[in-house]
Amino acid sequence: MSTPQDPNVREQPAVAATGTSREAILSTKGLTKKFGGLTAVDSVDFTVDKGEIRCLIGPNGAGKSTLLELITGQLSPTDGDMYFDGIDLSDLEPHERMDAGISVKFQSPHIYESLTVEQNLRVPLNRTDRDIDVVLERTLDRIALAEKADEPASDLSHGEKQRLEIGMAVTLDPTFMILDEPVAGMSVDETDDIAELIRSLHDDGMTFLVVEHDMEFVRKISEQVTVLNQGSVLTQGPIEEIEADEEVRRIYLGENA
Ligand SMILES: Nc1ncnc2c1ncn2[C@@H]1O[C@H](COP(=O)(O)OP(=O)(O)OP(=O)(O)O)[C@@H](O)[C@H]1O
Repeated sequence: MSTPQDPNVREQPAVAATGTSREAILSTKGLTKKFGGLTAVDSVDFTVDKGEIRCLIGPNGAGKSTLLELITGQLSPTDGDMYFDGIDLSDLEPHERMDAGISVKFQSPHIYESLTVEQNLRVPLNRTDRDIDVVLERTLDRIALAEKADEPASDLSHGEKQRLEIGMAVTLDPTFMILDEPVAGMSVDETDDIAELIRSLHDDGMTFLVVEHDMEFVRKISEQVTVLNQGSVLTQGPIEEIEADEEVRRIYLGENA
């Protein structure tokens, strides 16, 4: 639970993740990022428990992407601490955070358009000693692209490209996956496919932190939601409570529900 520094930040309720585990996999303490005079992330205390799917919502400019980039190591904090599975993240470079089990899929697809689906999946596996054929078969099955394994990625739909990129991350068996707006620009069917993929990876034990504006999608995947506003955690709790919260509705949901 946080101790809010800002008088506008309300006390956060305790977070019951899936109801089966309350062991933190990720926690931040006083995490702060300033860009010159702008404080994008403002003394954030934030915890994600093992085995949960946590959604992070908030208006444009709330600091969501900055928070993700601090966790993955793309950005360095101005102040504060971050721990992942008992490890102090400030000691780790971005690639070492990946090796520790953190994987990230940013908003726009980072796939190799000229390579086939299977060749894309081989890219992250090149630097591992995994049984590549076994991992490939399992991943193609998981992302429902086995029939398109030999097609160039450029021929895939937007939703399939996003699934492929999640698949590339999944080949490395991350324990913690960060997704930044994974269903932006998708049709309802494509969105449902991503929700199903996330739920099935979650059933296999993966923990998720998902930034998303699409509240219909948030309802499908998440029990616990954290609301970020002006760089601070405004509140967090079960999706039903968040959607009923008048202040959250005023600053955010009124425009996006
Ligand atoms: N590299 C940067 N340099 C300067 N300011 C930045 C930088 N990155 C982000 N900001 C600012 O920090 C604040 C938080 O931005 P951030 O992108 O984290 O918000 P967000 O919640 O992800 O917004 P959105 O939903 O629009 O993606 C914004 O005011 C933004 O302009």
